[in-house]
Amino acid sequence: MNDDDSVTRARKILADYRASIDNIDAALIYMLAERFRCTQAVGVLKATHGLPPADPSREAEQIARLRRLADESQLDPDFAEKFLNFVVREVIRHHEQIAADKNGG
Ligand SMILES: C=C(O[C@@H]1C=C(C(=O)O)C=C[C@H]1O)C(=O)O
Repeated sequence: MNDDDSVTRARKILADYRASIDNIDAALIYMLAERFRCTQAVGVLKATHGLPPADPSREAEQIARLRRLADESQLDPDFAEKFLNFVVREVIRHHEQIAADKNGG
């Protein structure tokens, strides 16, 4: 196989991987949207009943579980924890905003 053929093959393999990456990214966006739909409802429930926006003991359980799942699936557990913390921080910010709006801003 000459160099041109091997580059053509490599480009085809790259395009196939990128098609999968694009599908996975789309799935992540849909899953995140669904998760935020749930957490928005949780925020309203908490604000209505005077419950605190954050729940550190629940978060500790989630981190332990996701670190275990990451380990089992060959994903870096530190990355899994950072990702969850990133998402949860945003959720808590939404919950604080919902509670503030409910109490007159
Ligand atoms: C969604 C909740 O509120 C917060 C956000 C969490 C999350 O995004 O998973 C977890 C715990 C809370 O700090 C909850 O209490 O379940």
